Amino acid sequence: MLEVQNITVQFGANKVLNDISMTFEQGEMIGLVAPNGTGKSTFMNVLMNYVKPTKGKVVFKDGLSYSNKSNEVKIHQFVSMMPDQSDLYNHLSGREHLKMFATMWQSDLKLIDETIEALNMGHYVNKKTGTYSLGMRQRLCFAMQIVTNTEIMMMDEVMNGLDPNNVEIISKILVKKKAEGKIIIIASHLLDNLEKYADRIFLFNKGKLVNTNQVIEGFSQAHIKTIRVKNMEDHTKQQLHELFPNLELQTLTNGMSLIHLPSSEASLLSSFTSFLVERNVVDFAFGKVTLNDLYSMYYHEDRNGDSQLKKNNHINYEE
Ligand SMILES: Nc1ncnc2c1ncn2[C@@H]1O[C@H](COP(=O)(O)OP(=O)(O)OP(=O)(O)O)[C@@H](O)[C@H]1O
Repeated sequence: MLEVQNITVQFGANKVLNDISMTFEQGEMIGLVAPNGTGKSTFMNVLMNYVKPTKGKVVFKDGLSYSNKSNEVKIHQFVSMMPDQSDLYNHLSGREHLKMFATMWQSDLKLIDETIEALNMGHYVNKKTGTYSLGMRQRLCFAMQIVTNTEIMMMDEVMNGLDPNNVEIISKILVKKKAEGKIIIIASHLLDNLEKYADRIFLFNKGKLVNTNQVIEGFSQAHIKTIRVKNMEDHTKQQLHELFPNLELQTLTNGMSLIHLPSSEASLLSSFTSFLVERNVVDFAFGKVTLNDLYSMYYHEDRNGDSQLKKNNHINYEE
């Protein structure tokens, strides 16, 4: 169990985290999603005590908190943060890094070979890390955290620089760790992947963490019907609105239009499909709102390229 109690972090006038309270349970994978510079790393740094909160505290099992150095030592025996590529020693091999981490956390040394095999690192793990590619270094950093075998694992952009096969391999390992009862907290911009594997996903909004289910009621449930149409012309949207005034239409920054179809309007489906096809709009699909859609709905870029929170971003599916 991990409980965040009223955490506020302020850097000068910048309130990055604003009175956040939440609990994470064993066997949960938590996704943190937000544009750059919104507080994901700060949040994890507070959980590690690398950043001291302006207010609030983090409570771990047995009521342990970072109230003194000796508690911090105890907590860091079961909480770890994935190392950064810049933490690697170029003159040491991958295996030496893994031995170092497994020894520091006094975990089972058998985990080293198991992890090397699971991540297909056998052909390079005995070479010095100075010779590794970006993806090889990233896999090693992930492997280093896995061999710590800690109960709580935090990862900032774990999938950075990995090809799709390695993203899947790492995801499967995370699922296994989750099944072992670990709490896994991941900050990531790989939204499809997060959506597939995370149990709960939070978006950062003005220093708060907002559950995706609060943004769209029932987001994580598959029954919501949405029609996703690519590049619909404005005049088609206008006609659509006139013919089907009860359908809610949203256009996202990525050019995708989402048409939300409440169950009460399900009978409209075939006439609506004909409407699109008659206008030569054939690039559409039925499905649910994806995390990518939700991200585009929730944040938009301002003129300086900074992501801002959108106004009126709450969709209510209540029928
Ligand atoms: N030590 C610090 N002193 C002052 N401001 C800081 C400090 N650390 C972070 N910040 C500010 O806090 C905000 C959040 O930064 P943080 O690194 O947590 O963002 P992030 O969401 O992890 O971003 P990214 O996706 O780019 O990694 C930024 O505005 C950043 O400038």
